Amino acid sequence: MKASDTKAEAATSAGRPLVFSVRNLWKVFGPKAGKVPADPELAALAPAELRERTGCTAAVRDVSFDVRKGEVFVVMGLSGSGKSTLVRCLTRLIEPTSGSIAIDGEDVLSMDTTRLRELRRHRASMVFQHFGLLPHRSVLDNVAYGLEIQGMGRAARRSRAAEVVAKVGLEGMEHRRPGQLSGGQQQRVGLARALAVDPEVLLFDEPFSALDPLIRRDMQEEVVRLHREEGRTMVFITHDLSEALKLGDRIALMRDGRIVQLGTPEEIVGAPADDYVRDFVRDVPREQVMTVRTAMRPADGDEGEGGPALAPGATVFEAIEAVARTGRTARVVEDGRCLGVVGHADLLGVVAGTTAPKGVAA
Ligand SMILES: Nc1ncnc2c1ncn2[C@@H]1O[C@H](COP(=O)(O)OP(=O)(O)OP(=O)(O)O)[C@@H](O)[C@H]1O
Repeated sequence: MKASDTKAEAATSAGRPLVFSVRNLWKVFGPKAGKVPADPELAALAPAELRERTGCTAAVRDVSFDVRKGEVFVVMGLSGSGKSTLVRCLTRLIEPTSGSIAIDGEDVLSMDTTRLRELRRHRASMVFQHFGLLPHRSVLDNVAYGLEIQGMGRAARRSRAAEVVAKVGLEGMEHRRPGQLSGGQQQRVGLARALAVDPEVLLFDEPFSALDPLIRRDMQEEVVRLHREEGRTMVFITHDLSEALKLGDRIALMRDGRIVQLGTPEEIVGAPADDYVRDFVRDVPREQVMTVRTAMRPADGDEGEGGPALAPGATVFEAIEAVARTGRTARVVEDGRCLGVVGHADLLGVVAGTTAPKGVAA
């Protein structure tokens, strides 16, 4: 199965159970922070005005969203938009000012210390940008560390760690120290350590931003592969649009603490919610993100018969290639059924921006 198929499938899976459910979440830093969300006048102030009047910064402002089981949920935005604060609030590494957070229906804000520790150790593991590896321990022992904290016996945790080390492509390096590894390899150890505890959800805080572009691409592919193989729920912070588009089933685009748009990559690129988002996605090659599900139209008579067949999640780029190669209108086929067709004009409409994702005006 291709990554685009997985994405299309996840994008239409609104009925999946929820892992995180966040409502009206605020995190305000500064004096008398609690007053800001409670006072409609203060809550409505622009960031600079709020700082001037109260000395407070609203890092997260009235944010609501759900993370569904099995999806890659990306939190994207420029530096200072509130991404890290938001994701740290999910497991209360940062204490929210107001609002509600539930994991599998359980209220996170009323968890006691023991339950919170369990949440962070077993259910929602974080992969940090700076790896957080223990320099004097081997790769294997670094990966086993989370299991050690959980109280798993030495033999069992080393065997589990070896399994995960192999899964992230570090076989043969088990006995090296972190200092003997490249940046990309160290990040793999960080990833393996988070995976070893078999968490329900993996939280990534800009894990690849310190890596050079080629290694970064490698790691992105690793995440796509792991997600495809395991279907694990992931929340992924990035300030990099192409990373967000590549990895995300859905993307929450943040600005000044608010989510300005939440949607699939195709919705964000094809139907930006406002001028800010439009400007953000202006240079994205639409044909790489938009799918034939958006481009297709009903077949006219026997149109498309004998033409190439594409899955609904295939990109417009793949369709252009197929149509150009065969010189025929392509069929969009799912479970043996023809959903529609795409020809030159339909594909050009998407590239030119005159065709928006279904259900949204262009
Ligand atoms: N402990 C703190 N005290 C006061 N203000 C803070 C604190 N932590 C974060 N902020 C402010 O909250 C806002 C959001 O910060 P946050 O780190 O969440 O943004 P970010 O989108 O993750 O940025 P980056 O991509 O640079 O990490 C910023 O204005 C930041 O200065």
